[in-house]
Amino acid sequence: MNQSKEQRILNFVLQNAVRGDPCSVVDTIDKYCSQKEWAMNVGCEKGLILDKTVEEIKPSVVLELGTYCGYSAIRIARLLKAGARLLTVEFNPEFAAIAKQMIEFAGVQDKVNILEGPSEEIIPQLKKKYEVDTLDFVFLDHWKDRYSPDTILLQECNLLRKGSVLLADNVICPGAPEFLKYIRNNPSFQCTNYPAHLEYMEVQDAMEKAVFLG
Ligand SMILES: Cn1cnc(CNC(=O)c2cc(-c3ccc(F)cc3)cc(O)c2O)c1
Ligand SMILES: [Mg+2]
Repeated sequence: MNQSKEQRILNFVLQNAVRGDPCSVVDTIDKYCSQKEWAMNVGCEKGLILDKTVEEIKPSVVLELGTYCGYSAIRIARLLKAGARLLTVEFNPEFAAIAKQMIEFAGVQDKVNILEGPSEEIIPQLKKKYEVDTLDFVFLDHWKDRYSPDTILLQECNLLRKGSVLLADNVICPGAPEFLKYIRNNPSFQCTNYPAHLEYMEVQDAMEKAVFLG
């Protein structure tokens, strides 16, 4: 049975990156995906926007929607302070299995909890099952048509507090028009757009930051 692209990316990391060094894992994934096979990691240009957002907030509790191979989970986890934690949700079991190995190889597994399943099922469980009070930072990178319903669900579940920050990938490509319409017309959010490029491509993309005003 021939390997998946995600398995090939993991194998390249296991053979070329430095175990326990999250930056080398991130750089090695970027090397593979820019030179050999494109994949939907947030990438280095948008990854820097993600890094700056995390460094600014210094979050204690982070939710990521859309783990994929674990690239952005490793980017986020490497910047978290002692005791801070990242909960990352992945619907696809194959992706979750790859991400688990990638995160362990990078040595950030103590800060990361991969939650397998649909976001609409997991979000309502965060308070009771995963002992979350409120979320300091949410990175949206899953199905683009889930961005706005899940943002509404986060509010309904009382998971956002005054100052919680959402950062959404791909608001231009593939695009999240419904999310942009919802969030930019909602007086409870202060929005900022960060133009960038689609990972590994010279195609326009952007990230949208939205601060919850309570
Ligand atoms: C299968 N699956 C599991 N999770 C997801 C959610 N992520 C995306 O869909 C996603 C897609 C693209 C993209 C794909 C094709 C193309 F031509 C241009 C862009 C880029 C991204 O950064 C993404 O996050 C999809
Ligand atoms: Mg993305």
